[in-house]
Amino acid sequence: MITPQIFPDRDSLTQQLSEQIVARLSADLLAFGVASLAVSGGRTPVDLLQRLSRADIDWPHVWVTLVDERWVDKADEASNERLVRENLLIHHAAAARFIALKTEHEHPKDALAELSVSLSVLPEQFSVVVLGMGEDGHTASFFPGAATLSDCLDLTNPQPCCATLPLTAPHARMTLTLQRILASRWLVLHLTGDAKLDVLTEAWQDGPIESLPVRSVLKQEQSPLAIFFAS
Ligand SMILES: O=C(O)[C@H](O)[C@@H](O)[C@H](O)[C@H](O)COP(=O)(O)O
Repeated sequence: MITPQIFPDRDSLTQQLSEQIVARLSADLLAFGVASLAVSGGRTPVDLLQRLSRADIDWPHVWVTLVDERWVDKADEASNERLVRENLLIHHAAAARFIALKTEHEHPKDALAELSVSLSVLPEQFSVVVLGMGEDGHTASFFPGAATLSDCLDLTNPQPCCATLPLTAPHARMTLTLQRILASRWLVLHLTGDAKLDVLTEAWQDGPIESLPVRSVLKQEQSPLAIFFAS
C-alpha cells in the first residue's frame, strides 16, 4: 500500500506537486533533450495546470497530452483540451507541443488509428502522468461497468488509446490505455476532498479492478506511483 502524501491545504499540495513535476520534466530535458507530460481533466487539476504554466523550462521540447478526453467539441465547456489550452498552454507553457485526443471523427472508436499515429511521436515513457479519480473509483476514463473497460485495462492491448462510453458520467470518451499510462517514469494520483480518501481506502481492499478501476494503477508495480491528497 502506498501512503498518500497528505497536505494541510490544496494550495500547498499544488505548490509541492507543481515543483515535483517541473523537477521531473527538467531532469528528462537534461537527460534526453525531451520530456512528456500527460494530464487529466476535471476540476481538481485547474490550479496545478495554472501553476505549471508559469514554470520557466524548455517547453518547446516538452510534449503535453491528455490522459483522457470527452468526445465533445473543443470549444465545449466539458472539453479537457479546452481546459488545458485555457489553464496550462499559456504563459511559458504556451510553447509546449500539445497532442490532442479529440479528432473530427463522430465516434471515438473511429479515431483510434489516427491517434495511434499522432501519439507515436511521444517518448516511450512519459516523464509524468497526472491522474485524478472520481467518487465511483474511476481514473482516466476507466469507468466501472463500461463495455470497453476490459480492452482499456488489457496490458496486451498494443493501442495507446481506447474509446469508452461511461455509465456513470456524461459523454463518450477517449482514454489512454492502462499499458500506455503505465509506460511512465512517474504516476501521480491527485486527489482532493475527504470523499475521495474514503474511495481510495476502499480501493486498497481486495476486490475486482473492474468495480473500482483506480485499482489498476494502485495495484501495479510497473510504474512508480505517488498519491497527493488534501481535504
Ligand atoms: O476527464 C475527466 O473527467 C478526468 O480525466 C477524470 O478522470 C477526472 O480525473 C476525474 O473524473 C476526477 O474529476 P474531478 O477532478 O473533477 O473530481
